[in-house]
Amino acid sequence: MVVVTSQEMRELEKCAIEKFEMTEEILMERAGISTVQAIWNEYGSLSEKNFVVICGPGNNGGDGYVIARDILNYTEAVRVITLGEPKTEVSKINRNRFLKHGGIIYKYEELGLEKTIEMISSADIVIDAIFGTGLKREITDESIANLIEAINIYSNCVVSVDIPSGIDTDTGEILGSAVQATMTVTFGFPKPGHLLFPGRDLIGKLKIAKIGIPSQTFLSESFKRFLITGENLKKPLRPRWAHKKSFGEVIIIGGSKQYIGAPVLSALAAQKTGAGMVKIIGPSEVCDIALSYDPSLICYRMDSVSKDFVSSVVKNCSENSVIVVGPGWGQDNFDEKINILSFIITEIQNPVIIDADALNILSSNVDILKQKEITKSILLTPHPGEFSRITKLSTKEVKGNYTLAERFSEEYQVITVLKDATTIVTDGNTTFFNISGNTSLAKAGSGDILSGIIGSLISQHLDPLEAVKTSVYIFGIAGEMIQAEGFNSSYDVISKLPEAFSKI
Ligand SMILES: NC(=O)C1=CN([C@@H]2O[C@H](COP(=O)(O)OP(=O)(O)OC[C@H]3O[C@@H](n4cnc5c(N)ncnc54)[C@H](O)[C@@H]3O)[C@@H](O)[C@H]2O)[C@@H](O)CC1
Ligand SMILES: Nc1ncnc2c1ncn2[C@@H]1O[C@H](COP(=O)(O)OP(=O)(O)O)[C@@H](O)[C@H]1O
Ligand SMILES: [K+]
Repeated sequence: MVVVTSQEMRELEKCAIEKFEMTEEILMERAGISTVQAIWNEYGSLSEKNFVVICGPGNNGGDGYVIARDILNYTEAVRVITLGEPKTEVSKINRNRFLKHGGIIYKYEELGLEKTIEMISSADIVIDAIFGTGLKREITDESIANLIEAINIYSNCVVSVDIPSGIDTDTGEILGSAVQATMTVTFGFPKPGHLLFPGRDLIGKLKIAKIGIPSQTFLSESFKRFLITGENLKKPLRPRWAHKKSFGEVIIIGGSKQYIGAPVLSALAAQKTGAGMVKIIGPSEVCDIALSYDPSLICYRMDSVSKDFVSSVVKNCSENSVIVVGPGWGQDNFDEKINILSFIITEIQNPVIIDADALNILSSNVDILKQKEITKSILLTPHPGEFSRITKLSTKEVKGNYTLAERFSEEYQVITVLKDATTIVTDGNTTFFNISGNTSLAKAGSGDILSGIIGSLISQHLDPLEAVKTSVYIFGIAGEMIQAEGFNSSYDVISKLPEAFSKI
């Protein structure tokens, strides 16, 4: 599903008007009416309910006037509270139409907070049409902040028009204060602000309404960001004649005296998601534990970290092999680990997934990535802490920062998987948001499992970007399958992977 920013939405609107002879009025009319339709679909007949619609000064407020007018067709119990004169022509037209239809408008300024609270708390449904995609700066006006707080405290049910007022459409950040919606009806396409926290927490149920923005091919060619849904995800083929070498192998380099389990989790996840052969290069402790869990793993005991040892195992691997480096690796023997990283980035042609401690080690010299051959696939799977070390920016600056991930991927020609409750996947040209999963995945060891799955799917010949999309989605679904959310260890998620896979 396509995701657009506020700027892209404005361009689409402009294009619909200039090239398809639509008008602002038609789009606003459809936005308003589709919101009323969504309310009906969700909450049933409107005639027995009473509504308060709160309209801001821009076109979001304009949608609010259309909604209020349309509700008049079902009930007279609809009142508008306005924050002031509409500032756009089309909004004014719709304010006037509402008045002509017998609608009642109260000015928030004159009503005061106390009366407003009375109206809000007595309404069955409050419609939040204060700010939409046009909100770009902090809400500093105290009276608006008080209004938003009152909506959040006193409303029975809040439907936000396009996006809850106060959320930055492009980042999901709260600009001072923001409405907590029960349902949000957005127009045309979801926006990043609906998908990224904290915005994602405030939207309630998200409905996407078509308002007449044409989805012609030439428009879709310019789309570059998407929400991952269960549809159209690629699965590896498993031809009946396949034997273990029909697929490549997954070679996991990781583990240390301190972190013994991490590469084992990666290896088991690779096994459970269809890999033909899984190898571990790590200390004896790691190998012993790995084999006790699954005797079919192939382990190479590397008790002192050595590039030559890695090279001897990896040099002769098949062209379909995939390397996962980093789970539980630790940061001791730093120089030799940098040598190993440099070797597998620059001298081996196979796809490499750089995860966990390998990312921390890489952050000392990210430019090694630039020495790779242009056709070689490198994937980085950082959480915000790791991405912050790599980019030398604060965690706050990198969290949910899809444009930064895009620029990074473009500069270093890698696939970046910025893991979080909403995960961002990008190769620099196309970006995907993943929202499957829940806090059952917020556990030590989760990331190791994900890198094992990605390695496994690439080894089964999926294109690396497609492999990541499928991996993050099914990993999320596996997390959602845990019976009581969070009452699990990350290890438990591995056993859910086959069933999660069968759902796509
Ligand atoms: N783009 C499109 O294709 C369509 C957009 N429509 C609606 O139009 C909305 C966007 O309308 P606008 O661009 O007019 O913007 P908004 O209505 O979202 O907000 C802009 C208004 O709020 C004021 N404002 C912004 N930040 C403020 C702050 N921090 N404190 C106080 N006031 C602030 C601005 O001065 C301006 O008057 C969408 O969210 C949607 O609801 C729909 O009518 C249908 C079509
Ligand atoms: N609240 C959540 N909702 C969905 N997915 C989550 C959530 N918390 C964590 N995850 C997922 O779990 C994984 C955690 O990875 P990471 O932080 O690297 O774990 P670790 O370092 O312990 O292995 C990521 O794939 C992330 O997207
Ligand atoms: K709104």
